[in-house]
Amino acid sequence: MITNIAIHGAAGRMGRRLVALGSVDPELRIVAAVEYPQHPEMGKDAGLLAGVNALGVPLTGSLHGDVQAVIDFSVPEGASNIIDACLSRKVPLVMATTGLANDIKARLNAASNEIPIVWSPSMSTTVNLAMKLVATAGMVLKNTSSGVDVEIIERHHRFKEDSPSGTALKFGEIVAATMGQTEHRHGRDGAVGKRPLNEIGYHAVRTGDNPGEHTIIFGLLGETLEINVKASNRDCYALGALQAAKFAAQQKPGMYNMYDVLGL
Ligand SMILES: NC(=O)C1=CN([C@@H]2O[C@H](COP(=O)(O)OP(=O)(O)OC[C@H]3O[C@@H](n4cnc5c(N)ncnc54)[C@H](OP(=O)(O)O)[C@@H]3O)[C@@H](O)[C@H]2O)C=CC1
Ligand SMILES: O=C(O)C1=N[C@H](C(=O)O)C[C@H](O)C1
Repeated sequence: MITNIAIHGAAGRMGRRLVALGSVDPELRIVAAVEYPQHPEMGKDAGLLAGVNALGVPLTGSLHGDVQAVIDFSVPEGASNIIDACLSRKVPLVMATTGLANDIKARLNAASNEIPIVWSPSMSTTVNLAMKLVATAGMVLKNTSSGVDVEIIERHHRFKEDSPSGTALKFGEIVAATMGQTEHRHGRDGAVGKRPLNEIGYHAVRTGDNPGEHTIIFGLLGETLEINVKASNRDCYALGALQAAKFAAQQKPGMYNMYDVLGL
């Protein structure tokens, strides 16, 4: 069975990998490559932009064609626009863009009453497995008598515009839900005093072309557990998103995540 997909943010770092990898997936047909109308590459062949053969799919400024799922890797403003476009056309959406404000998150949740949405800050299989491992670690360690200090370090390329990563925030949500911390502390500076036990610390490293790395540290007295997951390129996210698009195209309206797609 072939799923017709549209890629929103198609000329971006992720968009180009989605086009390249989607174009060689026999179960997918890229029918639209979408960017904001003023994009400097508007009209160019999406395959050539992605560094593969011409696909005969020009970069366009709006969603069009017989689309069965849309994948969004853009920016928060773009995510907001594509939610409306998918709602009006009743097309399933894979939402990968991070840094969304609460109002957009609320609209995404509301839209899932009308269309299937797969929403995840990371489409990577190993990152979602690491999320499960972190939840297990939290369950086992939450009653440790000496207390457990949890800190999350994320590392990304210099071009990333939001901080901390959506994935780091999700890891923090999982830890807090599992272990009960109430304070989320982003960095430390000055005479901050002794570390309270009810904090989760976040630290964002921005260097070079790092495609994404997360380390979740569980610090006890006398021992430490670290769960680390790192990408060596962006294909793990693109392949996960393409799998999510095939999944979304087959679902009833509702909110889904990568656990649902991967069967975790
Ligand atoms: N869930 C996941 O697995 C992953 C999520 N991400 C997230 O995906 C997003 C994109 O990442 P990345 O590809 O590296 O970023 P890029 O900046 O390379 O790509 C974003 C694309 O969106 C375009 N854009 C800018 N403004 C708009 C707009 N208003 N409407 C539509 N498109 C617009 C950009 O154009 P221009 O360059 O001209 O600004 C660019 O082509 C980020 O939020 C990132 O955190 C990234 C990797 C994995
Ligand atoms: O901007 C990126 O590159 C990435 N962003 C996502 C996030 O913010 O969690 C996912 C991945 O880490 C790469």
